[in-house]
Amino acid sequence: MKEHPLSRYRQEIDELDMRILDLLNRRMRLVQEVGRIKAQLGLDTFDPGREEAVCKRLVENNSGPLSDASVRAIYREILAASRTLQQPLKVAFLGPHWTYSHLAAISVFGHTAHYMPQATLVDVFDILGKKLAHVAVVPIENSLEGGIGQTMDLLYERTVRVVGECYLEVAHCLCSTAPDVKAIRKIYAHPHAVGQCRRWLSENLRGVEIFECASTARAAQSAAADPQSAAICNTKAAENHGLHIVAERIEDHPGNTTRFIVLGLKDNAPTGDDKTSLLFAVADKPGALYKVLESFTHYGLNMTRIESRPNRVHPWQYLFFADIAGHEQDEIVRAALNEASERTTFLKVLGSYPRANPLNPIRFDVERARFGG
Ligand SMILES: C=C(O[C@@H]1C=C(C(=O)O)C=C[C@H]1O)C(=O)O
Repeated sequence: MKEHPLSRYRQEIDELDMRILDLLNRRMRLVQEVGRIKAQLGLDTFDPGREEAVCKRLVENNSGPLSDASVRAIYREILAASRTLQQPLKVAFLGPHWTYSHLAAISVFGHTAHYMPQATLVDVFDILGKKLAHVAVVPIENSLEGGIGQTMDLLYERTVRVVGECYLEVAHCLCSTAPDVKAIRKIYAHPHAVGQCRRWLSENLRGVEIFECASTARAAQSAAADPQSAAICNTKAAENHGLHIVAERIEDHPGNTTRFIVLGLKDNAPTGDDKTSLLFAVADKPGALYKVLESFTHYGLNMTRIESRPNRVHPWQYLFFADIAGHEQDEIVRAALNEASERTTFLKVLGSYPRANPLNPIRFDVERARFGG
């Protein structure tokens, strides 16, 4: 009988998979050894600097055809499996499951972390502060709406470290149990989502009543219980609440992206391509802000963000949130921060962490495989 043209390739693929599995298990046995030594030395299981070094080395040596993004996605899950063998990493986020914060957390920590959805952002900071979670993932700014005020206030008030960042494309869908858009009499949505889909809603569902929800995942939950309604949510929330997608990508601006930060309690080692987040206040006198910015220009440090926020304790005074290139331990960053601290009335370094690329955000709707969809 003639051999099927695929069978030769499939046989070789099967053999390679057995070898990959064997290699992965050999890696995991070493990881378990590392875990035992870390426990003896009282060290944390999670070492983001080492993880970034592992991924960076692989990407730098990747000769294809695997894309660098795929190498990172595969290793995200391998690293998650490694950590789970040592001690499952507890990750807090603003819940319930399948909010955009949850998707951002999965994109950083993989599927096998222990996810801990919290009812409010204050709860997320509290659970981390009480060391009941190892890390937390919170939104910090959106490309259309700007800074997330509550996160900024909590960064000022609490003692946490920023240990990572990620950019996630926020692509909304209209999801329902109803057969099509004509059957929809009610919309459940988070107010930000409504703001981002205003044009589509006025063209397609004009006059339909909108009920505000605390999150896009809650909107999906409500729509699941009401057959004449729809939710604005992501595809994972829809899938997990038994909704189907009536319309995809209904946001008014393609490229709507939210930047999330990872919070922890310990500092990161430098990786060579880091960012440092800080917040400061200046005296009420001419040139005070200019003088602080000059400290960074003076050392040639790129400032990727600066945003002001009212000081809630002292009305009509402002806090400035800034991100600069480099790591707190870099000599040049240290020198710039020293100079800046002499020109501020208050300066708090929030943390240094590997830089993510805002122009290449995580796209969960086109890369559903990454999220197991
Ligand atoms: C195995 C280790 O622990 C964790 C898992 C890692 C891995 O699988 O390579 C890397 C860093 C740590 O988050 C380690 O520190 O080397």
